[in-house]
Amino acid sequence: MAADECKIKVVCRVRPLNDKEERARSKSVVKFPSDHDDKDYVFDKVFRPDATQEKVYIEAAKEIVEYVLKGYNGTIFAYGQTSSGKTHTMQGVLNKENEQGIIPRIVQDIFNHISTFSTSNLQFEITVLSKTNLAVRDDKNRVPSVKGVTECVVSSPREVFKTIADGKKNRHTAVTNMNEHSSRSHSVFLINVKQNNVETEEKLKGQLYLVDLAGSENVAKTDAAGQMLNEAINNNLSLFALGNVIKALVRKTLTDGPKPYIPFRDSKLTRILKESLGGNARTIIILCCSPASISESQTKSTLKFGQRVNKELTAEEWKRHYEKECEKAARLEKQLSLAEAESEQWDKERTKLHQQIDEQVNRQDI
Ligand SMILES: Nc1ncnc2c1ncn2[C@@H]1O[C@H](COP(=O)(O)OP(=O)(O)OP(=O)(O)O)[C@@H](O)[C@H]1O
Repeated sequence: MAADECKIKVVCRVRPLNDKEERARSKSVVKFPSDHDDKDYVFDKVFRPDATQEKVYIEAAKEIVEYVLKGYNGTIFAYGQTSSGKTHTMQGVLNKENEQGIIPRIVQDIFNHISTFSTSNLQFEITVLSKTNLAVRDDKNRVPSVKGVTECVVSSPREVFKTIADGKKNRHTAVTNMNEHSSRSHSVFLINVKQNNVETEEKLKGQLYLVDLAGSENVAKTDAAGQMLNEAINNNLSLFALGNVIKALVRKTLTDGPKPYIPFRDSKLTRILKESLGGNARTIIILCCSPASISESQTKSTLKFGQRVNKELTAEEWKRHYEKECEKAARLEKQLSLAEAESEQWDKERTKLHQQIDEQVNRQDI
């Protein structure tokens, strides 16, 4: 599937109905997108409402930890309308083990790794940054950075959780008709893992962005006005820019010919995430959905966002990609048979040499 090839994975999590929705339950709830159901939506994984936080972490996100510890970059996004479970998925309840979301579990895994592998020769440094209202500026080297926060060095999961709590203090909350607790801005958590092997002088740096995106709801549906409306529009624009960047990345990895332009500069969000989206970076998109019938159009729009990433390639492009892979396989096979022929030749030479040595030794014996 496209997502695997270009290191972008798209999973979908459907949250349970809440009490209010349960009471107002109308004729039907939104049909779940199912695993490997190519008639509707196809994703790498679909989590039903009974999926535990642990299951979602293990099956959707855990693999990225290993990647970051090898010195690569990664990003995990939670995308969906307000109240669809983005914060629950990314953060959950920090101080309740069962209810912890992806961020605390990743942090715990990283610190577990450090306590197992850290030695006097292998040193680790973990820095984190947590921010809810994104403001980006370029530093003097034109590297974009998040304004108003500094990365801090942390030495335990507890210290990380404190940083998250501090980052939340300036969270900008607006009231809309959709959800009175809706957080109207993107929330970014960055964790940097630096490793220094004093003996071999090998240095590794992996950077992981964990992004709880602002609600993707339709501006028209929120009845927001004034500053809130501007924010909703800005959020929608940055989500649109994010979708375009991801689509361009998928095309870039899989298509021949001129590489498409990646519009990283189109939004603050994509400028910040540039290093963690392109190149060798791994990306996981978690589509958060509500099963309530009242949310049907928003849920469909969320699924379509994910589907755009997966279905980016046309049939013709898939065919070209398939042919390219076949050519690659044929090339590798040819290289392999050449190597085998060469190795056979060397075997013959060696046997000949051994025979000559034996003959010489025999002659000397005589
Ligand atoms: N999988 C789930 N299991 C149980 N409760 C959930 C689940 N997903 C979400 N909830 C609950 O639903 C409510 C809304 O979820 P959450 O705050 O995570 O939504 P959100 O998408 O982050 O919303 P917003 O964009 O407004 O911040 C919360 O009370 C949360 O605990």
